[in-house]
Amino acid sequence: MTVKVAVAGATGYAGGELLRLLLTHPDVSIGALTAASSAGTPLGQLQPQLVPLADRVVAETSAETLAGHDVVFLALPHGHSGELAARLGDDVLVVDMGADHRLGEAADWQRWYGSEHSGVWPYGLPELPGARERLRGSRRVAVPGCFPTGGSLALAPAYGAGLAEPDVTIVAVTGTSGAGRSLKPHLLGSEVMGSASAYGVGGAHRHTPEFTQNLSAVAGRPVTVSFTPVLAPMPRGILTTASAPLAAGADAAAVRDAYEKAYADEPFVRLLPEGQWPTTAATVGSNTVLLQVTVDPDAGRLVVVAAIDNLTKGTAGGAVQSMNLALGLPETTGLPMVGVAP
Ligand SMILES: NC(=O)C1=CN([C@@H]2O[C@H](COP(=O)(O)OP(=O)(O)OC[C@H]3O[C@@H](n4cnc5c(N)ncnc54)[C@H](OP(=O)(O)O)[C@@H]3O)[C@@H](O)[C@H]2O)C=CC1
Ligand SMILES: CC(=O)N[C@@H](CCC(=O)OP(=O)(O)O)C(=O)O
Repeated sequence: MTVKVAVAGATGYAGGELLRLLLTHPDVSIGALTAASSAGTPLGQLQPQLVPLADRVVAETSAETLAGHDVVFLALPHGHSGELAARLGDDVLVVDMGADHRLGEAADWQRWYGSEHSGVWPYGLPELPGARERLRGSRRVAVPGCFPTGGSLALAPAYGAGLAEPDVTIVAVTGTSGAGRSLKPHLLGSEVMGSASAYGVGGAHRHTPEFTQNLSAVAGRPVTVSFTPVLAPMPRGILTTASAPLAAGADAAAVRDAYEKAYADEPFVRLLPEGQWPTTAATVGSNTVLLQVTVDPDAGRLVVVAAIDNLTKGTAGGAVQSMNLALGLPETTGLPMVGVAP
């Protein structure tokens, strides 16, 4: 089977990583490549790493340019997917890499994004309980935010097994590509190099409701999440440290057992041998999540560290994984499990 795929937002970081993966996917042919201000430019000027597509000219993003494809990926800024997707037809697989269709509650969307809610689609994190089944055969997919990918996978086994209290702290160190490639003063090289800085502190980051939604669904009761992102001078990667109080009666052996069982058959989640800790460098360009879990006995807390590449498992790789499921292809098709190191 060959599916014809269009990418809206082809000139951005997420679109570029997506095209890198799609170029080696055996069941994909690449059709329209669209953007906004870069329309009319050869893709090679903006994405020189995508050599086979260098001469393709970027088109304007519209329902018309995206028509006639089996799959349409929307790697656009928040708020641009809903109206476009509504004009693409129910038979087309639409994979939204933006935030528009991640949140189930319209009130959450309005509070955190400040516009009208476009509705909720099956959530593209197959490793969460029940998600894989909802993605199979679906014609709409909401790809998770990069932080909720690492943080949700870090804690889902603990909540699935009832081993933690519903009071989570997450600190996640991120590379700069998470912010996209458009000019932002706080991301100038001289601001970022040689420094790490927290932002969105005090429950102010818009991924908070996504964490809460995911973990509450797994726990079967409300989970509160205090989330702090930290910007670090590296282009790619997210290192998430998540912790929560241990539930009464839970111990290190039960925790280890729950994580081993939850991820034993997951192709893209590797629970490291005890004592080995994840690094972002080992995930660069790979769809793999590297994970380690332990118990802090004095604090009575579960502590989990997870590393991902924000552009691969954190967006484009997760999008391709979900596309594979939706189309009935083997889930791992076209997805690297091997990082680039050093
Ligand atoms: N970067 C990351 O790690 C992650 C990103 N995402 C999400 O993916 C989406 C894309 O992010 P990212 O690639 O980082 O962002 P970039 O800023 O790097 O790219 C944005 C893309 O969207 C295009 N675009 C901008 N405005 C419009 C518009 N009005 N109509 C059509 N196209 C437009 C841009 O085209 P042009 O070149 O013409 O400006 C560009 O191709 C966002 O929703 C982001 O939140 C999700 C998870 C992780
Ligand atoms: C470094 C940095 O700025 N990261 C972005 C992550 C955005 C992302 O990846 O997710 P969305 O699709 O929800 O935008 C941020 O904190 O907003």
